[in-house]
Formats: sequence, structure tokens, C-alpha cells
Amino acid sequence: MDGVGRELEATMGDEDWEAEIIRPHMSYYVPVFEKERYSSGANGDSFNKTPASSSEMDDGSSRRDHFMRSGFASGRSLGNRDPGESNKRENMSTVGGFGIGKSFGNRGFPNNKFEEGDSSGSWRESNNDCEDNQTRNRRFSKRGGYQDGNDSEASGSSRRGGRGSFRGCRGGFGLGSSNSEYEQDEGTQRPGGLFGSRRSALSGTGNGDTYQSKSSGSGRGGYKGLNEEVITGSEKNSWKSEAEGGESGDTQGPKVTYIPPPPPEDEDSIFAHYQTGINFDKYDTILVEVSGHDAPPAILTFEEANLCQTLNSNIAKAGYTKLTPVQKYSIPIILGGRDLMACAQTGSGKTAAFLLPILAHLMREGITASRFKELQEPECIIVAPTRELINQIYLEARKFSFGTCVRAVVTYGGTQFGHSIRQIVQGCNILCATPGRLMDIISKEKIGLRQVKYLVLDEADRMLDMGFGPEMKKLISCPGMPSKEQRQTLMFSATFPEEIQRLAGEFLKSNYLFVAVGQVGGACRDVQQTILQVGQYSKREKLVEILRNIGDERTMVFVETKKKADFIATFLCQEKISTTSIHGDREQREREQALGDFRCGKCPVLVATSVAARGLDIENVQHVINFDLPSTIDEYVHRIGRTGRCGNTGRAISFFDPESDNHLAQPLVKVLSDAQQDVPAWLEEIAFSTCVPGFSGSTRGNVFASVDTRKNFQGKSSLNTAGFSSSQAPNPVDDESWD
Ligand SMILES: Nc1ncnc2c1ncn2[C@@H]1O[C@H](COP(=O)(O)OP(=O)(O)OP(=O)(O)O)[C@@H](O)[C@H]1O
Repeated sequence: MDGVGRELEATMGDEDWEAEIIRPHMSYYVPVFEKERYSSGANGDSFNKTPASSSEMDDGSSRRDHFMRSGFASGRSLGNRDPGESNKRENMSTVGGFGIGKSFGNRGFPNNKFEEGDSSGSWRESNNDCEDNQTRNRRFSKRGGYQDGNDSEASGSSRRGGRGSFRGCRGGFGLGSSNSEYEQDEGTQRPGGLFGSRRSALSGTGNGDTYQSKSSGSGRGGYKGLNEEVITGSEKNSWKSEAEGGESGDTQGPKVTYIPPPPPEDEDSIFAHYQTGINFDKYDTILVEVSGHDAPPAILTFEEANLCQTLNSNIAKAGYTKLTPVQKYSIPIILGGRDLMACAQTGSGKTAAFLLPILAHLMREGITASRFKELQEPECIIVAPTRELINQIYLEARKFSFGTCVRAVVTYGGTQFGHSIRQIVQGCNILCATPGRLMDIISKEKIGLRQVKYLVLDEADRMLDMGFGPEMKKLISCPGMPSKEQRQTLMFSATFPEEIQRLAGEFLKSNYLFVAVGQVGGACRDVQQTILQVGQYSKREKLVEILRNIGDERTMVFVETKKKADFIATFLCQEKISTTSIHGDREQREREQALGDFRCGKCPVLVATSVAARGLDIENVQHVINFDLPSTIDEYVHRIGRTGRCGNTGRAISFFDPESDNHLAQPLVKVLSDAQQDVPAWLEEIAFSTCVPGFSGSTRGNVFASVDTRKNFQGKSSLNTAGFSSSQAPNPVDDESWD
């Protein structure tokens, strides 16, 4: 760390962090794509429609313009700050915004090529957002050369932009790293140069005026290093070593100092909710299947759950008057002490289905306030794959435990580790965490696991897949973690591929129950699905046309990569459509700001990668547009499930590009027809022509599982009655091989 970094570090002790807590509601920066902030054309920056010969990414000007407009503020203005100014960082950042800077200059990209798959590497889209752990393990080595703003967070000269480095982009697009799109348990801040640059050519040349674009010179061409992996101590910087050294480690780069603003404390905000929709009652007609032995009967009302008065009062304040099917079945199962794998359509109340019985149990057992315990030993651990989702679950836990002595705490990557610890030591009965941060906390012995009675995996299929599965396995074998016989393990998702169900056996008691509400992996029927055949070069035009028709209704636009999210968001802003974006290369602060701006309607369009595909419950999202289809049908189901929630209706429009999406034709046809949607003839034709005899769908584009997979192996399922219909799974003894 250089002198400036050290000095800044010194000025940013815990006291500063505390100070940040005290002024949490400070406006950190301007919204990401506030329409009025864009003075289009200031530098002749018209957005060039991509010629047919170029790729989706072939748009240097858009990138430049975006930087120009969206806050890669001039290195000049910020870069020369005196180190002593660090304590003004919030104010600076407020100002920084999307200041029109000179940083990226008007010089264009003379020979710029942003082409996918161009091995000469001007711009390639090799970094899928959904990076797995291997990618995560390399993330420090891949972090960006130019610091993507958030100057209050990073430390060191790189953070301060030096002279002309690309900084000050508060709220602008974070382009600097390739951290895991999913939970990035960052013990450290994005170094922005400290660990070498993926984009060194972007470094300004002194005054921030230059956005250099060389099509040669670095060996990889123009916008150098966008996909470069500059390995700088790879293993040292791996997730694992981060867990070991983490934020207190001294080799990991600048500390993450971001402390999320505390959620509002007033009762109205805590219980704020949106209305159930006209189709809420139709949930009752969905077929429910329960498999496994001795399933307790479903309950039909909240009263039957026999919850304590405070819980009932909280349920009422949350506006819940009637149980959803997954709640009817899951609540008695969990109250009965059984392990559970539950699969129900998106937006149908799975969160409350596990929170309410857990809270009821904790209350019944007479939990005492844990704030004065030396070592916090949560009774419940909830894990989810993304930061925003785990935060949402935490807010639900906080809502339902309001007025009780049960204390929920949330911790996730991208936020200050010390802050998480301070929250935990104040008492922690329910710990909501993303996996990496959880392992970090456990490895540092900040919590004990001996008291864990409930382990909840939300989005369980994602939590058990190749990305997070190994971490989950580590979690259950951590010292002190009660064995599966001694704890209750609960898994929830809208999708559960067969192979993942099989893996789940390792986590669950052999006699677990499986609840399937409707078709496992099926799409929510309240979402009207439309599939349009659109080639990649026509997508942007089509998108604008659709968004103009939509007007101000809240819309999520999904794209496949982080970089494309930047491009499309920039493009839409240039089209004067107020847009913000969320993806894994953005700072946590920016991600939260983006979500906030979208939630409140300030930016009615949110361009997102799959980081926002699962679980997010945002009021009034009327449309989902799959600008790019995802690679699997399950992901499609989750994405379109951001609309049409809780009985409300929604619309999903997906661009199907026959060049790249044919593998999805068959599962799409199935999802559409199962959800009673129109299936376009052309899609059926493609599905038919790409149909592989005996296709079982276990790879990309897999067809979802239709049942509890135990039945496939045991072949002896039967039905029991639990309200609608149900089935009985094999004798648990037969399932021993799962253990
Ligand atoms: N019984 C109920 N009555 C009214 N509203 C409910 C009820 N249960 C849940 N909700 C509301 O429905 C919305 C969706 O719930 P939730 O987020 O738990 O869905 P989910 O099934 O977990 O969705 P996803 O699969 O997308 O994660 C939330 O706003 C929640 O507060």
C-alpha cells in the first residue's frame, strides 16, 4: 500500500465506520440513470446503432458516452484530492455522481472493437455473471484496473484515482472486477489497480482526460484487458484464504468499508407490503403433492397453526389473511420437526412458509435475548445465493419477529466485516447470510454453531449446485454444526432439478418430506409469457420499442453478462429511458442504490443479470424482458417470476435468438404449455427439429423435474390426503443410500 493508502487507512478506523452508521441516510450519490442528468450529445455522443456486421457489443461510443455521462467523473476533479480529505468522502461522493467529466474524453475509440468472441480481445464477453467458485477464487487477480468509483469505500491511492485514473463514478457502472455475480464474500474492497488491472489501458494519463483505446500495443488490443486475467497471487486471494485472512488479513487489499444503511425502524415501514392480486385465491386450485412418510395434514388457516399472539399480530400487520398453498403444507411439517424440501411457484410465499414455523418454535422454546452472551450461537441459519435476497429475507424475519426477543441479523459480502460482527454480538438468534460471508464468520469463530436447530437453504437448488454446493458441504461439516439428525434442514425453491434433489439427500434426514405445489419447476401462471424471435442485432431496437409502449411501468430487463448490462443500461439512458442496473461488477453500495431507485420508481427500468433473477420481491414489477434468454430453463422460470407475484398478474417477453437459443426451445415449449400459455408455431418447429430422442434434460436447458425424485428410484409412491392431493414417498429405510 502506498503512502496515500496508508494515510487513508489510518483515517478510516472503526470510528469512521461508526460515524457512517450515525449518518446512514446520507445521500451517497445520484441515481444511476436519472434521465435529466443526461445531456445527450454533449460530446457528439449519439448512440450508434450497431451495424449488422458488428456485434452486440460493438459500440465503443456507447461505452464512452456512458462513462462520460454516468459518473466516471474526471480524474482531474477527484484525483488531486489531498489525502486529508478522506473524511469528506461522503460529501465528495454525493457530488461525484454522474458528473460530466473529461475522464473518458471525446476521442472515441478509433479502432475500437468490442466484439464478442474476438480472440484478439478487444472486448469479449467471456465473463458470465454467474461465476462459480473457481472464478471467485481468482477474482482478485481479475479485478479491474480502473477503480469504479465509490470513493468512500476503497482505500489507497488507486481508490483516490491518483491522477487521472478512472474513479469517481459514484453510481456509474462498476466495471472493475469480475467478482462472482452471486454472493461475493468480499473481505476486501475491489482494489482498482492495487492488484493489477484487467483494464490497464483505461488508466488515464495524468489528468483523466484520456480514455485510451488502442487496438494494439498491449498484445490484446484496444480496450485492453477486459477479459484479461492478471494473476496476482491467485491462491492467496482465493475465497478460501479470504475466509482465513479475510478482512483482517493484511494481504488482501483495501478493506471493504461499506456499511449498508440500517433499515427503517418505524412500524409502518417494517410492515409495509403490497396487496395480493386478483389471482391470489386461485392458488387454492393448484395441485399440491406431498411425498414422504407420515406427513402431517395441511392447515387451512393461520389460526390452525396455533402461533403465539405476537406472531399472529405480526402476520396480520403484514397483511396476511390467508395462507398460500406452500404455507399450508410447510408450516405444519416444520412445526412437526420434519426436514423439508419444498418447491412452489415464484412469488407464492415460500419465505413466510419457513420463517413463521421457525419463529413459532423459537418462541415456544422460550428463547432468551442473546445479546449478553459472549459467543453468539444462533439457533437458525438461513443462507441464500445473493446479497439482495438474503437482505430481503432478513427484513422478513425482522418483520415477523417484531416485538419478540428473537433477533435476526444479516451479513453478506461487499459490506464491512466489522459491521457484521458488531451486529452479531448484539444478539443473534437467526443469522441470515450469504455463503462466503457465513464461512468467513465461522472460520473466524465469531459465532458458534452448537445451537443450530434450523438450517434453511433458500433457492436450495442454486445453493447446492456446483457454485455453492462445496461451500454448503463445508458448512454442514464445520466443527460444532449439529449433524443432520440433530438439526432441522429446510430447502425451498421454485425449481429443483433431479440431480440437485439427489445431492440434497446429503443434507436432509432420510425421512424428509417433499412438497410440490403445482409442477416442480413450473412457471407462475399469473405471468403472461410471450416469446419473440429476435436476432441479436435487432434486439436493442425491439427493446426500445417495447419499453416505449410500456411507459413508466416497472420493468426488469435481463441480459446474460455484466458487461452487456452496462451497455444496455447506457443505451437505454441515451434513449431517454430512465434506467439503472444491477450486476456483480457493481459495488454493493451501487447495487443497493440501484435496487432502491427501481423499487421507488425513480428508475422504472432495471437492467439486470441473473444476480436479480431469484427471490427478489419488488412491488409492481409488471414486466420482465429477457433481452437474452438464460442458459437454463430454471433460470428462465426464476427470472419471469419477478413479476406476477402473490396473485398479481405480470408479463414476460423473451427474445429468442435462433442463433443461440435453440437448446431452450424444447423446455420452453414445455414451460409455456404447462403454464397454459400460447406456444408460437415457430418455436414448436424449432423444438421439434432440435428434439433429441430420449432427451432427459439434465444438461443446459434441462426440463424440470416433475416429482420428488425419490419416487423415480423407488417406484412406489402413493397418495395421502392433505387438502388437495398428495403422495407418499418410499419407506425412509430405502433411502439410506442418500446419506
Ligand atoms: N399468505 C400471504 N398473504 C399475503 N401476502 C403474502 C402471503 N405470503 C406471502 N405473501 C407476500 O407475497 C410476496 C411473495 O412472497 P415470497 O417472496 O416469500 O415468495 P417466494 O415464493 O419466496 O418467491 P421466489 O420463488 O421468487 O423466491 C411477498 O411480498 C410476501 O410478503
